[in-house]
Amino acid sequence: MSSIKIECVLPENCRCGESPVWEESSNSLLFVDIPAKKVCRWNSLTKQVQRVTVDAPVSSVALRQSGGYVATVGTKFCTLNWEDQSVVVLATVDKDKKNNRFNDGKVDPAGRYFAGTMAEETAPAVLERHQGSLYSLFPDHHVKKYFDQVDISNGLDWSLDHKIFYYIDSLSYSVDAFDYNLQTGQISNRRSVYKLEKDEQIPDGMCIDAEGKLWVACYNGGRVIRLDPETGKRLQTVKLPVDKTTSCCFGGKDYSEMYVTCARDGMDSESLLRQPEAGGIFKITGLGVKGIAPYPYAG
Ligand SMILES: O=C(O)[C@H](O)[C@@H](O)[C@H](O)[C@H](O)CO
Ligand SMILES: [Zn+2]
Repeated sequence: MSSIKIECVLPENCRCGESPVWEESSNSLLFVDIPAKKVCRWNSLTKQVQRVTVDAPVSSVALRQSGGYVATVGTKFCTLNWEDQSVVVLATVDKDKKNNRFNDGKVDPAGRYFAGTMAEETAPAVLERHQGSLYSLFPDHHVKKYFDQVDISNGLDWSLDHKIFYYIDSLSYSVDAFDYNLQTGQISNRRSVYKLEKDEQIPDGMCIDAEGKLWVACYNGGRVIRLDPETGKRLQTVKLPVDKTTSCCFGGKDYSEMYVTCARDGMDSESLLRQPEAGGIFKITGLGVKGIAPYPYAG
């Protein structure tokens, strides 16, 4: 019987922490603070954090096979060189939608960088609807658009056999699945695999574990939930001491730890007093299940 432990390992006070990614080579957790326009790298051994500020909201970060990182900044897919803090634009989307920005993104098992867009929020989850689209950046830097009419493009991951793509449009309150063709990057046959219950609130970031089960961070729900996408059942709920949990990933030794990001924006002063760790980085140990390594962008 494993005993679950939850601790805030970094009191970063993120306005909206997102996109946690484990970098094995540096024993570090990468993440972003979207409205603060920051990409952060926390070294789990030294406990030191480095930050790079960019010129627009940065909504996701991912590893790059050839070194450095890629990130979604505003409506641009970019490379990020950590040493000199330089950002190079690879592609721009939603050129006709000036109020849009990218939101969550992740690299597929073939090295394509998937990310979706949304209209900028006036308050958390308050925005012009149906403005977003889902895209991927291929290793040759061309962009494929999958569909539009997205409200808040959010969590994404792939099944362990790479035949299913899981996706969350937050305001649908659903975790969806598509058939996935890894060779071509095509998706088809959209269906819902889980509908959130009322107290689970808004589905946000997501990751898969080494048993093929999905972990979803529930924004305003203060929890991560483990789902079986085959049966559509919730298997486990892990509550955190903060309400605005935004995303999760596995990391640490053998990917046996889970890291969770969260937000402070949208909290009133009373809730901030009750939840002083809001915006911090949380580590969950003792889950008894491991994750898998993130895929690096191949371009
Ligand atoms: O991090 C994100 O995915 C969005 O950018 C955030 O603003 C919130 O999480 C969202 O409002 C909740 O649905
Ligand atoms: Zn999100």
